[in-house]
Amino acid sequence: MSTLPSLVSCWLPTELGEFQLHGVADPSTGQEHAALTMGDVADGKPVLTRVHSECLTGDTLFSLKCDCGPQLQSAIEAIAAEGRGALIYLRQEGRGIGLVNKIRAYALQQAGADTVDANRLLGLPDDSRDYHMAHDMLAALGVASVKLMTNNPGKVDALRKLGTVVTERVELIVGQNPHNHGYLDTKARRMGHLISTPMNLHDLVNKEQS
Ligand SMILES: Nc1nc2c(ncn2[C@@H]2O[C@H](COP(=O)(O)OP(=O)(O)OP(=O)(O)O)[C@@H](O)[C@H]2O)c(=O)[nH]1
Ligand SMILES: [Zn+2]
Repeated sequence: MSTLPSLVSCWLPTELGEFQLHGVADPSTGQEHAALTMGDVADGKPVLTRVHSECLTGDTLFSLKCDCGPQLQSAIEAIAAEGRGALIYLRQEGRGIGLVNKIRAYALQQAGADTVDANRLLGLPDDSRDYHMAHDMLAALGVASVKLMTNNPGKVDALRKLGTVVTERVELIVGQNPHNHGYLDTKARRMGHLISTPMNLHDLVNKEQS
C-alpha cells in the first residue's frame, strides 16, 4: 500500500470565497502542488472537483491563446456556488513540457503549426502529464469520489486508471475567443476533447462588434 503524501494546510480567503489551501511536494520529483477545498470533502459523497494543470500564461498572465484562465475561475466559482468541492492545481506547465518549451511551441504556432504539431516539431510528446499526485492528494484529503470538471475524456481515464472514482464528468466550456478558436478546434479534432458547442468564429466576432 502506498503512503499518502502529507499535506500542509491553511485558511485562504479569496475574491471567490473562503477556502482551505493545501500544499504538498511530490516525494519522487520534489515538484510542489496545491489544492483548494471548500466544505466537508471527506464525507463520502461525490465531490465537485477540478484537476487543473498549470498554465502560467492563461492562469496568471491573462493570455487569450487558451481557455485555461477562464476554466480555472469558472471551476472555483462552481465550487464556491456549491459550497463544497476541490481544486487540485498540478504544476505541470505546458502539458508537462515546461514553460520554456511551451514558449518554443507557441513560437512555432505563430509560424503556423497547431498545438499538437508544435510539440512534435520540438521532439516532445503531445501530452506528458501525470496525474498520480492528483490521485494521492484527493486520497489524502479523504475524497471518496469526484464529479470531474473537464472536457478531456483522457483525463477521466487517466485518473480512473490510478484508482480515483470518477462518478461523473462535468463539462467546463468557457473562455472561447477569436484568438483561441484554432487551438480549441485542434483540441476537439486531434486530442479528443469534448467541446460540445464548437465555437463559431464569425458569431464571436459579430458578438464582440455588436
Ligand atoms: N505544449 C502546450 N501546452 C499547452 C498549450 N496550450 C496550453 N497548454 C497547456 O495545456 C495544459 C492544459 O491542458 P488543456 O489541453 O488545455 O486542457 P486539459 O487540462 O487537458 O482539459 P480540461 O480539463 O478540459 O481543461 C496546461 O498545462 C497548459 O499550460 C500549447 O499550445 N502547447
Ligand atoms: Zn492555457
